[in-house]
Amino acid sequence: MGRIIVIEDNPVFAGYVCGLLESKGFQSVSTSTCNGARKLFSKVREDDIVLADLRLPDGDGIALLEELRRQGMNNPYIVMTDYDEVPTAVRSMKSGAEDYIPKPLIEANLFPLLKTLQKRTERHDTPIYERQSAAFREIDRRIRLVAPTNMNVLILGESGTGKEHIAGKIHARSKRAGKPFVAVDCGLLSKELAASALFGHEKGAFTGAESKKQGFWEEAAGGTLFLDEIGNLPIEVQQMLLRALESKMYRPTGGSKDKRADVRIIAATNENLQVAITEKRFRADLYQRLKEYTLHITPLRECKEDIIPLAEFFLQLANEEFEKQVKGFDAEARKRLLAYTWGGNVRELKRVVHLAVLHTEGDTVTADTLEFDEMPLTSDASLEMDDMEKKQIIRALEQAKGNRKLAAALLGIGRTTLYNKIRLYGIKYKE
Ligand SMILES: Nc1ncnc2c1ncn2[C@@H]1O[C@H](COP(=O)(O)OP(=O)(O)OP(=O)(O)O)[C@@H](O)[C@H]1O
Repeated sequence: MGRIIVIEDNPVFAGYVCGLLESKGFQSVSTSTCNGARKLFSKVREDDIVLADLRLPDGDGIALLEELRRQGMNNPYIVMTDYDEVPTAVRSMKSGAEDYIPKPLIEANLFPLLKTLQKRTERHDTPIYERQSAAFREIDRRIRLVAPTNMNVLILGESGTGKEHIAGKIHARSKRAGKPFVAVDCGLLSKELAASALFGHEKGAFTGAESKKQGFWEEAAGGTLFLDEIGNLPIEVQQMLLRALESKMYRPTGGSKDKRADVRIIAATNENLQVAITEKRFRADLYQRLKEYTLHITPLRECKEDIIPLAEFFLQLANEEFEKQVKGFDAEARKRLLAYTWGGNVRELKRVVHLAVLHTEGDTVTADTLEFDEMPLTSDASLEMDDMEKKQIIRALEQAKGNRKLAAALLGIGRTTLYNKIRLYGIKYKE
């Protein structure tokens, strides 16, 4: 996880912000001057986020932002303002700042914003744990089948389930592995600039197009283009994407000739594209093209066998980062990890463990250091859920007259998952 670079000349406010960040498990470095910021920028990592004051003793936050962008660094940049500086802050957004936060509102606004930005800066080289649950072994089998083909793949699953790294895995196991893997978050493409971001533009194609630029499609030539949050792709660009998928031909904005590049598309979404089609936000013909092969990624709460191994994996990563030697989770902490619903999936588990390790003083993580995003289910509620699931399984077995294969099909789960659940709930039903 990257650091937060705090640039603030008021030592009391800087101390307050760094303290807040630390309490939420963020690592911060701070400086009070533009010169100090330049030194930090010279060693900036791509997953660092900048939080800068506007007025500094030797310059201002907007000039620093422009310098950082000139160095080719796209790190998220948040401006902290006093109330009377809002017009200047708006100017900072035009120079590429992500957002501005009035200083008195920092505590309430900073963390939701950091959470969103961190998703964007997640490093793509973070170590990955090979999940062993039945659901993931099946996903892995399907990945192995489809990876060597040229089929477009649509990955469906809730946010944080690992769709992006699964796309990376498909590419790594494909014949295109030596060629580029380009990941694009369609949610971040503006309606106006999406076409040129994807397919490039010629010099002078629009105001601000000072030179010719290649788009993501060309960047991915011979390799794979991963289109995350595909449901957010502006409708105007969907027709162009469809044409490029069908004929491999595309035309850069402002260009007079078509270009050609062979690209495999992997798209992902956590929204129901069929609803988007009915609402006329997504083209049905593009959807058909994208889903030549579909992978459904199971939410973490349905892969309980993965929770503790993943938590232990993240504990080791956090140990390395914080130079600690926390050995594991006590019984109550494990129980809570298993009972929680994990709306944010693996991303949330990673964050919860990261923070817990930071707060752990002994050698074992205890339940009181686990800070979940939502209120955890009380153990009564989670027992109720288990009870409901157990009843559903028994009903399906009754309907299928004990035939496990049929019962699994009725429940919409794999046979191995059904066997695991029968064992977990101690269900006795003759085959
Ligand atoms: N098996 C795994 N081992 C280690 N880390 C994982 C694993 N699966 C997911 N993660 C981590 O969880 C986070 C979310 O993963 P990823 O971005 O792939 O999810 P996503 O489904 O694409 O999310 P979104 O829909 O929000 O874009 C990342 O930090 C990723 O490194």
